[in-house]
Amino acid sequence: MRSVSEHESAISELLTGRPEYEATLSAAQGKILARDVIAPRPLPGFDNSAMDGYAVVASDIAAAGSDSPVSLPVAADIPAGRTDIPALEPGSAHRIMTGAAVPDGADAIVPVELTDGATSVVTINGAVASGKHIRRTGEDINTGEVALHRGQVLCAPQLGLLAALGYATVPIVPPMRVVVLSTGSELVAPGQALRHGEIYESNGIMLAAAVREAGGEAAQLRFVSDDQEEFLSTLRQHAADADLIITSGGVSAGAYEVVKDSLAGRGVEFVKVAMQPGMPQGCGLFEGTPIVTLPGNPVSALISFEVFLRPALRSAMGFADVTRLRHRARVTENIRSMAGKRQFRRGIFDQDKGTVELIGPPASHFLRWLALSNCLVEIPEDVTEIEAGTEVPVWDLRCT
Ligand SMILES: Nc1nc2c(c(=O)[nH]1)N[C@H]1C(S)=C(S)[C@@H](COP(=O)(O)OP(=O)(O)OC[C@H]3O[C@@H](n4cnc5c(N)ncnc54)[C@H](O)[C@@H]3O)O[C@H]1N2
Ligand code: MOO
Repeated sequence: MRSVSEHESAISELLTGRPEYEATLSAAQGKILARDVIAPRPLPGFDNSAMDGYAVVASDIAAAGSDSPVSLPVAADIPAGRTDIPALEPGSAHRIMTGAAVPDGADAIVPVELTDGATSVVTINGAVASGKHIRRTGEDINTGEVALHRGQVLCAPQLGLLAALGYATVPIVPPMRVVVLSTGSELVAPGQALRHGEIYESNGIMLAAAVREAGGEAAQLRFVSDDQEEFLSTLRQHAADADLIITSGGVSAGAYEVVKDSLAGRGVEFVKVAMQPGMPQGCGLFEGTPIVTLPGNPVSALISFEVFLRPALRSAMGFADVTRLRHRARVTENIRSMAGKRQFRRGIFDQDKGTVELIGPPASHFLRWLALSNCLVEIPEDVTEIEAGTEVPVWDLRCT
């Protein structure tokens, strides 16, 4: 029997990321930054006004108050965007708008609310300290500082920062192209009529969704029956354009194990992993393309994805955060677990209380409880009993 960590390594060794390329900012949304981005200029790029008002020499209006207004001639008007900024002479003011460059000679901005708003001679009813309402060059980020680190997912704030720094394009790691193929002669597409003995195919959509939630691109193929020729010809059609193939079903010990029977001894290794759910597993190369063959039981398939594939995929795609958020939480009941296997139970994690409540039985066909859970509870191989109130590791499955 192979350990969970041995199988983790076998799968991560199979996956390699795609070459980075330069994408426009809008095409980069949701993608992963391939390299650190250095600020090529400071932000703000120049000292500028934080308020609509008047640029002044603070000492000129030090005595201003509501009972002792100070009047100054307004020598210039500086809207945001003006590039020919006249210097300020002491004893005068420039009307200035938010975002406009502060003129040489000025050391403070008086907000318009402290004045009468006049355009030729302004009356100022309050003093402001030197430096007040001026946004300084580089106080957000200075030239040469790391603006964003590689592995960062580019969402709205990051794209905004890149644009503010003047970047029109950015190096990104393309998502892995993953093909998902379910197998089983009992499978019927949802929406079609079922006969006794048949079931709706549910692993395909579930695994494709999990790939997308992990940041990859997924193509969900039409499932195939337990016919080896059909299975192999479907793989051959799609392998060349995929960075990874994920199959489900047909890997255990029965007579019609289409995946195992077709691929064993041909570059794919089938093993039992010391884990529950998710014991029968396979991985290797199909005509040069990495392939991971998950067990068919729906809970086993998704938990195997969580344990082996999600971290490996995210690592190959360059994500900085590869694993699920992990917490420690107190279990609300006594728990038993089988010796020698790492068990993953479904649970409801309550962050405020710091507790986790197990839901549903351990077996791998209880899909409903997986759908109702928000976390996995990880029970190590050597633990067989856990008392209520003991802290356990919890994997946060909530979509982020
Ligand atoms: N004699 C043994 N039997 C089994 C063993 C074993 O060691 N010895 N292992 C069990 C374990 S553990 C698991 S997990 C399953 C894995 O079996 P397979 O990967 O071969 O999967 P199938 O037999 O094809 O299917 C298992 C189960 O899941 C349903 N299924 C399959 N694909 C889908 C799908 N796409 N959508 C929805 N449901 C699916 C299928 O109908 C079966 O009920 O083997 C145990 N048996
Ligand atoms: O190990 Mo199987 O994956 O429990 O059901």
